[in-house]
Amino acid sequence: MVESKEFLKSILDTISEHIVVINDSGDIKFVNRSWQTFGDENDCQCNTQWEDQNYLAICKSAAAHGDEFGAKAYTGINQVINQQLTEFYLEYPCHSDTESRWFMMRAVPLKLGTTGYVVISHLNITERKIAEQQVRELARIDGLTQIANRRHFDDFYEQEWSRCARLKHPLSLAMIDLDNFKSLNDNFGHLVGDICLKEVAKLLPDYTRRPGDLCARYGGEEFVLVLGNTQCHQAQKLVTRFMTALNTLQLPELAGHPLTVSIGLATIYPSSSDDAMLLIEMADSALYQAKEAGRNQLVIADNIEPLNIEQCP
Ligand SMILES: Nc1nc2c(ncn2[C@@H]2O[C@H](COP(=O)(O)OP(=O)(O)OP(=O)(O)O)[C@@H](O)[C@H]2O)c(=O)[nH]1
Repeated sequence: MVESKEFLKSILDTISEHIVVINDSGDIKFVNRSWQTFGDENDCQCNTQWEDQNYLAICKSAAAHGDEFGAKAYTGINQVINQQLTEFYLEYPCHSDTESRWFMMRAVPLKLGTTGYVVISHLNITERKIAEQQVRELARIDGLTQIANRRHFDDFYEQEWSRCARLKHPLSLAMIDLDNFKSLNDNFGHLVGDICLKEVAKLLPDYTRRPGDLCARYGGEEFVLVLGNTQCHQAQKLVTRFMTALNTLQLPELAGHPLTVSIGLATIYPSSSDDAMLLIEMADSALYQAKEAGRNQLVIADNIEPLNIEQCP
């Protein structure tokens, strides 16, 4: 029997999942070598005497310190103990100072005679999580220009609108449309058209550097700048600098033909009761005016004059 116990323990020690077995009160009754090693490598304070620890108390203490995963683990494991769940899964981050890591916890009941236990295993799922993150990132980037796509813009803009409404900050938005792009495509070919789009997109991130800023491809030959907590005159400066940079852009493919844009700029103090489309419509109609006035210019929407911050309620 002793031999077979040793044999089974040796097998559990070869498994890369971290395994801990607790009784119905949460007292730790067994940990495998992976668990022990992970504790040692991560400076876990209780690593030398795991068998003296209470796993549920550890989860509860983590929860009390604001760790939502500690709280979920505590609830889930208790549900397994109380037979409300036949198994419990939890994916959670466990980052070290140097690397991002994620684990999946699985808790299943184990009955030996009259004594109830729970076997809890932790599987490292970092590779899958990183792959998922990369897929998510790709879904937010425009394939041609490598800046944010429309979907990313929609999400970002909605969040920035709410953030500025909450903090009573001004929000500026610039709609940028390449001029006469159809004839550029017709004269120089679509590949040259694509190069122009990429060159414009390369310039834009220089004007959207703050966390509340974003440049995105809005669609076709249209780009958008979101400038959170930015007054109209500040946004005007940024947009004007962008137009100057574009004027000096030399594109050999265009054989001396200048690449110009028309821009509509609008600023608003968002309110949670307003429709976030309002600012987009304002910038859009200013852009329309810029086109009507002969292109290659900036028009600022003047239908809502931004308030001075002190005047805001
Ligand atoms: N090369 C290329 N062309 C595109 C892309 N997306 C949209 N276009 C073209 O951009 C052109 C936009 O044409 P219009 O909407 O008439 O605008 P415009 O010719 O720039 O005229 P104005 O905006 O009034 O100055 C169309 O010919 C589209 O086919 C793209 O990804 N690559």
